Amino acid sequence: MRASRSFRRAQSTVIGYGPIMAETGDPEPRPLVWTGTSLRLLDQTALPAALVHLEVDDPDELVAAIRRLAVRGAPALGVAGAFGVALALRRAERDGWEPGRLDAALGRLRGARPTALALAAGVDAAAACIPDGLAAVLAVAERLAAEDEAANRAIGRHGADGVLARTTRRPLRVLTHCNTGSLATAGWGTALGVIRELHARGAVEVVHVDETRPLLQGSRLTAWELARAGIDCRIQADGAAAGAILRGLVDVALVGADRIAANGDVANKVGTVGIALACAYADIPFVVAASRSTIDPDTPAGADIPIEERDGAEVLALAGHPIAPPGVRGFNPAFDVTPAHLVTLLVTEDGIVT
Ligand SMILES: CSC[C@@H](O)[C@@H](O)C(=O)COP(=O)(O)O
Repeated sequence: MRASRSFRRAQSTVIGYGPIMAETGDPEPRPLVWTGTSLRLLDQTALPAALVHLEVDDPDELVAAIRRLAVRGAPALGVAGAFGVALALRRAERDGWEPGRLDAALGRLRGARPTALALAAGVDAAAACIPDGLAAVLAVAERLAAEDEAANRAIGRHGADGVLARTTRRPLRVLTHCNTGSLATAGWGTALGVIRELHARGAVEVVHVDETRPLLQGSRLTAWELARAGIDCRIQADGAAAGAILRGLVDVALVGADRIAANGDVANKVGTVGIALACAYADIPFVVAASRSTIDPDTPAGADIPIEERDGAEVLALAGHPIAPPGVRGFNPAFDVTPAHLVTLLVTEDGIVT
């Protein structure tokens, strides 16, 4: 019997900034890999300072990893959720769980983070194959991963075409928020995939990377991915974004999405709507890049999207260090909603969606 629910580290290597590509042997970091018996996660809370892998073989361990953002980003959560069904089924078969216990485990998994449509969708898609056995469940998870990477490559091409058609300055100064790259997906990235494609076409001068308080996905993860891809970037405080846009220092803003309502309203990392407002004021394109599966026909409008409210303690600390006076509470919505009319372009693998 396991003594505690704490994570086992399959590999814990503290390394410098440079060698990480050699350590992973993969030019693109993969957020998760199925080992055959467990799910190996690249712990994103430790990046970029340390390369830490977590070996997870219990669905509730995966729930905990998702809640603390060891694995994160809407598409990656979808794939993780599908593999989580495999973990739950293995446990159920090994330990002789009652059907109700399996259902409860799947419920905790699909509700681990409520805003990203992909997590619940990934769990539901894999769970539908439970009657066909573990191999069928794993096949769904692998298929979701392959489809996501293919979608991202197409999003990159369509997005680059769309951005170049709506901008004149070359090369471009791009602004992005949060992390939408390989770490957030099954590969390549959504908004960051568009940036990669623009860079491949010689069209990127610099990327303004919002640090993305409170958990710093921009400064820790996006800047790391851009640097590895050889794309020039500079990290700015989130509060610098609107000013940079209004000063004419940005030609286009590119962001991802966690869920898009049927009316086109976009839920994404908190801080996104402020960027959209500034882009509208400055009359520059605000571009959302996301897979078709991010659009939720069952959610009529942005006001209907569940917004994850995280522990206020996260905003009362900076990189784990307390910064606020004792006794002051935090307010910590993880996402916000950008009204559809502020979105210049919505790009999916199908092209520009109107
Ligand atoms: C391709 S990722 C799109 C979104 O999931 C991303 O922009 C984002 O908001 C991620 O939030 P996170 O809280 O880090 O999971």
